[in-house]
Amino acid sequence: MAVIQAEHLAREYVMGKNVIRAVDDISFTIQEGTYTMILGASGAGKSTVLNLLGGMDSPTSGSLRINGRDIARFNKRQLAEYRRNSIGFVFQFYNLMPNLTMRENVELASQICKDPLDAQETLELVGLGERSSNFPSQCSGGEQQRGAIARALAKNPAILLCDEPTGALDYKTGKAILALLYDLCKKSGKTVIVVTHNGALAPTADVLIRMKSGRIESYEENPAPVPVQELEW
Ligand SMILES: Nc1ncnc2c1ncn2[C@@H]1O[C@H](COP(=O)(O)OP(=O)(O)OP(=O)(O)O)[C@@H](O)[C@H]1O
Repeated sequence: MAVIQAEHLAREYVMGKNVIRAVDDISFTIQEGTYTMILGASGAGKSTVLNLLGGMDSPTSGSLRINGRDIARFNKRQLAEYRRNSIGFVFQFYNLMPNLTMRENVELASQICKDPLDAQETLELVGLGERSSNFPSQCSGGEQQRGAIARALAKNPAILLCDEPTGALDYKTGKAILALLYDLCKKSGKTVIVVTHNGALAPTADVLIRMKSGRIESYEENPAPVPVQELEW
């Protein structure tokens, strides 16, 4: 089943007399449970696409159907509800609350949505069960990112959006985080979308969308993705 259907999606920004087409008339479909990678150089429009998918921004034109509902037509209240219940977000810099423990950070997210998962169980799922009483400052970068993934997952969202999730991590830890995301995608059946500028990761995705200057340069489906742990770059 198609969970995401974008048709002629565009997002323009007006900067004085200039119009920047950050996303320039793109169409694509993503099936439920796929691990999709959006690849492109800086300024290609990756974050703008992610922000549109996450309901944090609205397109200038086009449609964006998520499970059949066109979120491009949503008003502010509908978008807020969509962000709350349907989307989990993982950022480059974790964005955990420093004065809350890992478990409290996860609970904070799960408390605001309709159908959350148990916080402790979710922490265990990402390999952080032993760290649930620690504050973020007492955890490594990789552990903090696991905490952020648990926080996103505990909302039990349909789609997990990850913006450069390994950007602040060392090579080995970054690989482990990507392996975890792939594993969660396959085990939970969640649709996972990872944005990156690292072309070496291309063989690891079920679906690879290459972006350039706001457009889709290529869309490739890979029936046999390579486990990230087997790749070297
Ligand atoms: N709020 C905004 N106002 C004006 N221009 C913007 C805005 N957001 C993005 N842009 C422009 O749109 C284009 C695409 O930006 P975007 O952040 O989506 O690219 P990106 O591929 O995610 O880049 P990066 O890898 O550097 O994050 C860029 O030219 C950027 O300057």
